[in-house]
Amino acid sequence: MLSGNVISVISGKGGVGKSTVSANLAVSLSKMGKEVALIDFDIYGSSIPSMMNISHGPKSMNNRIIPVESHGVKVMSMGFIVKNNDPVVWRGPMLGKVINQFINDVIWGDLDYVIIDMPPGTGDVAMDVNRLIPNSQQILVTTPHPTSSHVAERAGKMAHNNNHKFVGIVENMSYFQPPDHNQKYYIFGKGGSEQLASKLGTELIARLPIIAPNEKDFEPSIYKKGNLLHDKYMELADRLDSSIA
Ligand SMILES: Nc1ncnc2c1ncn2[C@@H]1O[C@H](COP(=O)(O)OP(=O)(O)OP(=O)(O)O)[C@@H](O)[C@H]1O
Repeated sequence: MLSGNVISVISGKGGVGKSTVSANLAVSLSKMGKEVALIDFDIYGSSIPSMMNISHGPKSMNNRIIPVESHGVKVMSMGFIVKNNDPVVWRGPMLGKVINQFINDVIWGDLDYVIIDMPPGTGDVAMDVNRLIPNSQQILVTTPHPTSSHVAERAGKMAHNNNHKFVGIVENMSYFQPPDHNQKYYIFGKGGSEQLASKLGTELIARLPIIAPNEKDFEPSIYKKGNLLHDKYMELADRLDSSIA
């Protein structure tokens, strides 16, 4: 059974950084000494195993599953089930079975936080996951681009309709600031996320810059100490922990 605060990370569109936010938030909470699980239900583009540098699936013991541990975080992913990147047509009952298995048949131990990487958008799968995991609090990830925040509004409204509580909005790829420069460039525009937050009755809780990946890094999606995004994710984790605790 899952214990702890369940935080679902949702987005209107794919590609806005939902999985990156989920993974880094989970790692930052773990660095704060919290017991954290990261569950990847993004069946369309499961990227958590590669982001977390996991190359093998989970082991089992007495018919129960032992989650894979990476960066101090216990991980379960749809990517462990879907082999060779094969496309899968997910139907409600099948999805329900997997969600049920991830929640009830995994040896999670005592947890402080469960971060869920949701499928993007408001399609059937997102709706099913929302329904099957009630009582989760939601973080909505968007970019400042008007198309992204417009579509994000729909996903946000769906969460509201399902009675999920909002933790807030994370604006990703907010701006680019060249190293050693003070000037910030708002490549995708500015202000859309504040408007979205007020429309949804929530707050903008983080504004994350665009940072080019370090090509020499083995795990380019998990930001290490010394990277501005590392500090931004630690601030986000701290803010989340104080608002929820
Ligand atoms: N702040 C950022 N700066 C630079 N690159 C970023 C940033 N955030 C995310 N990215 C990159 O953008 C790409 C998309 O990110 P990610 O996979 O997290 O998006 P997603 O919303 O989960 O997409 P999908 O739902 O399609 O899986 C990745 O290559 C990721 O490394």
